[in-house]
Amino acid sequence: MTSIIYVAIDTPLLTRAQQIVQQVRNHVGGIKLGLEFFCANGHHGVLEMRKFGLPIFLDLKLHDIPNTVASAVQALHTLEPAILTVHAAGGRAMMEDAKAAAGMHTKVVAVTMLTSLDQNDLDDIGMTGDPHTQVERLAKLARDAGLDGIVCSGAEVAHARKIWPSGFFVVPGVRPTGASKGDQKRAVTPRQALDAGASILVIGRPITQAAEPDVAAREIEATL
Ligand SMILES: O=C(O)c1cc(=O)[nH]c(=O)n1[C@@H]1O[C@H](COP(=O)(O)O)[C@@H](O)[C@H]1O
Repeated sequence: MTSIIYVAIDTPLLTRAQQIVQQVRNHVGGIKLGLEFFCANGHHGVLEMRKFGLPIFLDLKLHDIPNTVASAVQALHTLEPAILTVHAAGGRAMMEDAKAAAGMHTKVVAVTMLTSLDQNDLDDIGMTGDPHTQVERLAKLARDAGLDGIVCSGAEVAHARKIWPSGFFVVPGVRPTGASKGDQKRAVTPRQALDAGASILVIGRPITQAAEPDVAAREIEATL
């Protein structure tokens, strides 16, 4: 069975990225490449990482006016990402245009509320309501804009899935019991995220910074 774990490769170094994936390729279902990797290595880097034959999740969290985001999504066509992120806060028209611009085989998912934020951060940026309300509102907007799903924390995914049963739910910020949370504030365990309805789990440091990344990935997989 294909693993639901996407390993987050957050490094600017292509050789380091290749080394990690070489170690964990048999224990993960896909590779997530984000801003750090893309800013340093661009299209060339993504094409190199595609050579492992795993699905690529290109996490660029696009957030701009609809025309700019649509053009950026078009410019990524040749990379054939399996999954692409935009920010739900970019609004309905931006999400509609992003989806229309994406290739047929690319899922476009909207980041709702970053897992590094909590209630205090919401208050600071002037958002009303709690994380559940925020995720629910943006999940409905993403669904109505025709996207494939959302990114949210494991703490909200059960609620979000109730209002969007067929949605594709990406859950980052997951931590095995006892692991350091780092900058993640709404972390749950991989098992809790899966039980709550996650479609895939994005896991970075608990795997990539382990002494033996393959063992770490295998141990997490064994809890699922
Ligand atoms: O879109 C994401 O993947 C994402 C959204 C979010 O709300 N929180 C979040 O942590 N992520 C990404 O998920 C990964 C989490 O990495 P670790 O905290 O090291 O497991 C990072 O690459 C983040 O960019």
